[in-house]
Amino acid sequence: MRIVMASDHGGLELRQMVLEHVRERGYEVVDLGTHEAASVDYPDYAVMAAEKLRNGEADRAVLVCGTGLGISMAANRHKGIRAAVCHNEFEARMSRQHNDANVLVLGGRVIGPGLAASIFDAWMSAEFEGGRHQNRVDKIESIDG
Ligand SMILES: O=C(CO)[C@H](O)[C@H](O)[C@H](O)COP(=O)(O)O
Repeated sequence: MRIVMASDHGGLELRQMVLEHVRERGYEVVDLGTHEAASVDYPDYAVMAAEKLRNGEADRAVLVCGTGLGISMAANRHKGIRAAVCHNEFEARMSRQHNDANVLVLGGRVIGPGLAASIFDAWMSAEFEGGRHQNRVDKIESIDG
């Protein structure tokens, strides 16, 4: 499975740490940066990652900004993208089981690398349950506001 990763400057440090963990778990990573501490705009990174997912160059994404909020808002503007900000393992599992999230979003100014790695593992190991949840995900996808 190929995972695209991206962050702004607020998520740079955590992204770099989680990226090592993701590679250690054996996943192929497409790293879109940012690679420097200079201030950048998180929507640009959300757009780049969403494009990789939508054109099939990656299967899932991990995005990081300072809180996870802004970059998730930007990612969720794209059809087919279901980005979930998760700051504990329960949310990570639920975002897969009920929401079929294909983007995990973390806050680099909210959690540390140990918890982030554990959240990633929980997210990757949980499967979408379908059934009544499929109907709801379909309704999300049909929203065209
Ligand atoms: O978008 C955000 C908040 O929802 C992110 O946390 C950004 O990383 C943050 O806004 C960047 O803030 P900065 O003061 O420009 O570093």
